[in-house]
Amino acid sequence: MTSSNETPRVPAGPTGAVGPVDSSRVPRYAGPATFARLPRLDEVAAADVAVVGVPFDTGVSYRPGARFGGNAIREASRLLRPYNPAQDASPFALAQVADAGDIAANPFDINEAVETVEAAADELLGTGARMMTLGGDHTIALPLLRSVAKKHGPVALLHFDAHLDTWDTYFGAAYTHGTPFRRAVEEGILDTSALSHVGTRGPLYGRGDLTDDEKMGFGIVTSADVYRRGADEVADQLRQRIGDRPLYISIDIDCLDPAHAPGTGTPEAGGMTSRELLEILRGLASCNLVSADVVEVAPAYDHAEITAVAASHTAYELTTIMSRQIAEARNPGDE
Ligand SMILES: N=C(N)NCCCC(=O)O
Ligand SMILES: [Zn+2]
Ligand SMILES: [Zn+2]
Repeated sequence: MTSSNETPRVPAGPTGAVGPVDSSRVPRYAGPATFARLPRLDEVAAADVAVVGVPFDTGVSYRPGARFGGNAIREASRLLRPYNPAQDASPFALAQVADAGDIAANPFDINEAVETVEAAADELLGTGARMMTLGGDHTIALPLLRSVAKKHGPVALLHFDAHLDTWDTYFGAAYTHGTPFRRAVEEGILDTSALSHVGTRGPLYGRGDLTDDEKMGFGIVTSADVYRRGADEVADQLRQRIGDRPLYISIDIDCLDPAHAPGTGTPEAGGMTSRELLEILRGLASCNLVSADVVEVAPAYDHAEITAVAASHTAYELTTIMSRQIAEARNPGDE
């Protein structure tokens, strides 16, 4: 494995996409980690889906450490395999998926970091790629959404999280991990007829948090709703609300119960299982998913890579949805 030309990779398939390193020939724990052992962006002509890290956690209100989340997800993703039976698709053969590395955001200046993330996202989206972003704390959803809205107009948002993240300010700061979606609504970059939180739970500052959130246009599917109604019914309801609008999915890994995702900064008891999350996502496979993020993985609090494994599978399902749609757009009817 001395140069990319010699690296044995999973066979390309009809699209010619450069695939992941072949784990039957190169042990999956060998070599530097990219997401799912995919090629780096500079090893391919162009990417349809760019997996990009944002090692930034200056926006957190409690435990820090999500700056290490992206690389923890990459490490855990070594075990992903090229065929996704749950969606009957080989995501890395249907489209060119590549690891675009990390965005170098300033850890000492949140405003500058937000600008840097937006500019880097503009550049990636400008190449025609969809973004699968690995956080980082939830602050980064704002610049990512700004960039996506420049391309698609105001987008539908599905926000999986224990928290609302529509609070106003923390210590007077407007850009934090608890405020990205209020800012996004204020900026007019979300389609307020199709906004949903999923997995919400836990104590709030006051009832006003909920009334403010509702005024912004959000619907809420609580973690208890998911448990009571089941993943399929929840996915059906969300799909109907989203319709064919361009959709952004933002997944705070703390939507999962701390038993399924202990490695995160603001854990709340009573969360969804990783099975429920993955099943809801599979139920959204027909939505027009333009980009997505998985954020708030803080490996210092993780055990046995529980959180990073859950996050890697979450990103895999999202990537599969995007790859299938790219393939379908290229060759309507077959796949
Ligand atoms: N986005 C995440 N993970 N957490 C927001 C929690 C904000 C708070 O401490 O109230
Ligand atoms: Zn959260
Ligand atoms: Zn969040």
